[in-house]
This record gives sequence, C-alpha cells and structure tokens, in this order.
Amino acid sequence: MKTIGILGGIASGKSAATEALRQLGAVIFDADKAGHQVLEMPEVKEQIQDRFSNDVFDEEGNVSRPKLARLVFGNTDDHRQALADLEKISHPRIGALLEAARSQAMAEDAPAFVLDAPVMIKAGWIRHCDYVLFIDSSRAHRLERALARKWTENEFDIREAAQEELEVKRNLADIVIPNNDDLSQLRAAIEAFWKRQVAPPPGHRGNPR
Ligand SMILES: CC(C)(COP(=O)(O)OP(=O)(O)OC[C@H]1O[C@@H](n2cnc3c(N)ncnc32)[C@H](O)[C@@H]1O)[C@@H](O)C(=O)NCCC(=O)NCCS
Ligand SMILES: Nc1ncnc2c1ncn2[C@@H]1O[C@H](COP(=O)(O)OP(=O)(O)OP(=O)(O)O)[C@@H](O)[C@H]1O
Repeated sequence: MKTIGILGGIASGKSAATEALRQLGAVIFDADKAGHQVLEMPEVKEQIQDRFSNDVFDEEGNVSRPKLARLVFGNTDDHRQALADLEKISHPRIGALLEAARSQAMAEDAPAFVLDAPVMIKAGWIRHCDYVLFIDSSRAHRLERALARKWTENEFDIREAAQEELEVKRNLADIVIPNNDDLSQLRAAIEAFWKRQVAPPPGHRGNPR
C-alpha cells in the first residue's frame, strides 16, 4: 500500500485532489476532521480548559472552534505560543488516529492511503508518505476560492502564515500537480499519477522513497 501525502496552500484544491484519489480506490485520512474529533475527547477538553480557560467553550460545553481559532491564529507571539500549545495537545492524538487508520487500510489491502494534512511537515507525519503531491495553485485562484467560502483576505493570510512557506512544501514534494485550470484537469493529472505510481503494470517497481 502506498501512502500519499497532499500538500498545497490554503484552498489550493487539496480536498478536490483527495476526492479524486478516493474515487480511484484510496482510503482517505482528513487530518482537519480528525483534529475536530480530538477536540471532543473529554481529556482534551480538560487540557484546553486548563490552557485557554472557559472562554473557548460554547453554551453546551463544547470547544468553540471559531473562538479557539481567534486565539491561535494571528501575528503576535501570544498567538504563536497558543498555537504551539494547542498542537502539543492535539497533534499526538491526531497522529494516533492517523496510525490506526493507516493500519486498518493496510489490513484491508487498500491500494493507497491518502494523508490530507496541511500541517504534516511540522507534525512529522510526512515520514509516513511514499509520495508527496503538491497541489500548485496561484494565490489569486486560492484567494478567490477562500473568499467564496466566506473567509476574509486577512483570515486567509493569517492561516497561511501559520504554516510552512509554500516553497518549503513544494520542495519537499515528489510531484507538483498544477491546479489553475478547471477541476477536470486536476482529476486528469491525479489519474495520470495513479496509473504511473499506484497501479503500475505487473513487474514495474514504481518509485517509493
Ligand atoms: C484552531 C482550530 C480549532 C480551528 O478550527 P477550524 O474549524 O476553524 O479550522 P480547521 O480545523 O477546519 O482547519 C482549516 C485550515 O486551517 C489551517 N490550520 C489548522 N490547524 C493549523 C495549524 N496547527 N497550523 C497551521 N494551520 C492550521 C489548515 O490550513 C486547515 O486546513 C483547529 O484548526 C485546530 O484545532 N487546529 C489544531 C490542530 C491541527 O493542527 N489541525 C490541523 C491538522 S492538519
Ligand atoms: N480547478 C478548480 N476549479 C474550480 N474550483 C476549484 C478548483 N480547485 C478547487 N476548487 C474549489 O475551490 C474550493 C477550495 O478547494 P479545496 O477545498 O479542494 O481546497 P483545499 O486546499 O482542500 O482547501 P483548505 O486549505 O481550506 O483545506 C472548493 O470549493 C473547490 O471545489
């Protein structure tokens, strides 16, 4: 089973690329979703309360992601420290969910396991990947898509700044997949990658790291 990591800027088309891989038969791990799941664990809620107080909880006693986002994404040292502290709580648990999902996919003989995790470099999860794809989309296209999802340009810039530089991600990738055209071009590029590296003809050895 090949493990494929998906990197790219905010709104570059990582989810669209991931969906194309799912349709080809890959098992998907969405780390953002796993991060949300982790915030529902009682011991995580306790640690969040200790670090961030009751201010980041809603009336039902659940972690309010918008409130937490305002504390951890920003340009100050306090924001950066808050994000680092949140990651210390969340990342080991997301990592455990990731390893369990990957083991299950392997047991089920899935042809590929896709790790959709924008923070995989700083979290260290990139080590699981045989191939890393970088979904390459211009800032103008990405911003337009983010604004269409009701983000502000400021939110877009702040989240982007909380991640590694795009050049770092691009340089770590094995394959760059352009996404400045329509979605059918993105799907075609993903299918070509799949045929080349995941489902090679018998006797072909592929190119794992
Ligand atoms: C701060 C939280 C509550 C905000 O939740 P929200 O629903 O607004 O955003 P969501 O989780 O869907 O993330 C959306 C995007 O924000 C960016 N982002 C999220 N976490 C981080 C992070 N730790 N570092 C940099 N960018 C991040 C990513 O581009 C991600 O795709 C949430 O993102 C969180 O708990 N983050 C810490 C855990 C984590 O690193 N999750 C991402 C795993 S890839
Ligand atoms: N080539 C494209 N043409 C038109 N729309 C696109 C294209 N690529 C992506 N989109 C749309 O742009 C939006 C953002 O794409 P997507 O959710 O795949 O990005 P992402 O990189 O996963 O975003 P995030 O960084 O927020 O997780 C989605 O609504 C998606 O359908």
